[in-house]
Amino acid sequence: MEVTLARRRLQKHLEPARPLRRSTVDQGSDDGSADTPAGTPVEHEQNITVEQFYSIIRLHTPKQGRISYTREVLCELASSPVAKKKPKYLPEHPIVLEKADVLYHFNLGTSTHNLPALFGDVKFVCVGGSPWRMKSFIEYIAGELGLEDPKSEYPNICAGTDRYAMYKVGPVLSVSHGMGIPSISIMLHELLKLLHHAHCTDVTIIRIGTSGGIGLEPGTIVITKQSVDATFLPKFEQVILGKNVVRSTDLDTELAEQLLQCSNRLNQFKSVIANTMCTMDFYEGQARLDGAFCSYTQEDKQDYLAKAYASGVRNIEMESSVFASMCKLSGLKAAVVCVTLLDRQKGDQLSGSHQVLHDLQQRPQILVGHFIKSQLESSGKI
Ligand SMILES: O=P(O)(O)O[C@H]1O[C@H](CO)[C@@H](O)[C@H]1O
Ligand SMILES: O=c1cc[nH]c(=O)[nH]1
Repeated sequence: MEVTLARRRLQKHLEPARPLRRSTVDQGSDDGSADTPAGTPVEHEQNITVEQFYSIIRLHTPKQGRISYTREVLCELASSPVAKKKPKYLPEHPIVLEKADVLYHFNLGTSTHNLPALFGDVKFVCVGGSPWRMKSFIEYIAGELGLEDPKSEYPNICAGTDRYAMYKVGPVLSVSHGMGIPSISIMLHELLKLLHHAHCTDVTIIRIGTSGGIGLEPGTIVITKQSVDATFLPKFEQVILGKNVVRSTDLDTELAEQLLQCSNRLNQFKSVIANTMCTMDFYEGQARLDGAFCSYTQEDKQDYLAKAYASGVRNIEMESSVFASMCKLSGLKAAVVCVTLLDRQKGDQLSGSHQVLHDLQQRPQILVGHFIKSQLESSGKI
């Protein structure tokens, strides 16, 4: 008998929702004596209004000692200056109410940092391999834009991690990305999410780097037309879910042209627009003879570099392909500006003095600094 009753109750819970009405089921005894012979409970139906329903379940009955406010009053209260003041116990940057996203390698996140307040005004992002270079760039651009910190303090925004370094002055963000495709790819994923969370618009991103030249005077700047792989094809390939995914490495041709014109106006060093070969390695991947081991001859090396030159390649580095492909996917205007530190047809070793290499590294910074300044001037922002 008990089993039958339990089954009936279960069936009742699984019934589809009924229209709003008050059900006065005859309360019978637990043994089911209230059931009709056919097993259907007897219901006396009586239609009621929504207000009556609320009063039955006491939804709107104010509890003793409680004050209730309308939504409008609460909204007004929330936007008053007092309500906006940060309580002392909260961290420096108030928490933003978005689906939490941790930018792990930056040590930043949407629930720990107010990303729109910190980065919402960013219009130019410059990236490069070395943290030192990216700090020196922010100091340089601060001077160019007249935004110097009198105490020369440019804190590393990613100080909580040693993976990447990040600096900001006015609308310019400077971020290091380490060496090679995997390293810059991780950084770009988090940077692109950061720009999204911060609601940044019209952002231009430029890689300022170093490279080995082919048939160019060391110190020449190559503004990348197309980033090509080690077989001289303009594509970036990545294995995703076990499948080879091929993506385009097109860069913004108008931006490249603007940068070239800027260099010509500056007239401090030679710049060219040409293809850049992006490799997976600095030694054998770039046909060097001075790695820990080498599986080819000097003649093979020269032959390969000659083929690269014939296909339009003028410099070799290690990040441009994934940089171009990720920026294209996300719709950012992007350029790659690298100085050549040596002519690879003449040698492999970077044997120039520290001072010479240091000075050469500054050329892309000078060119891009000049470009950013002229862009901000022409848009009346400085
Ligand atoms: O000048 P950066 O940005 O470090 O880049 C170049 O220098 C590194 C090799 O020395 C590679 O990462 C290459 O792409
Ligand atoms: O030869 C060079 C110099 C700098 N960076 C490279 O990737 N290759």
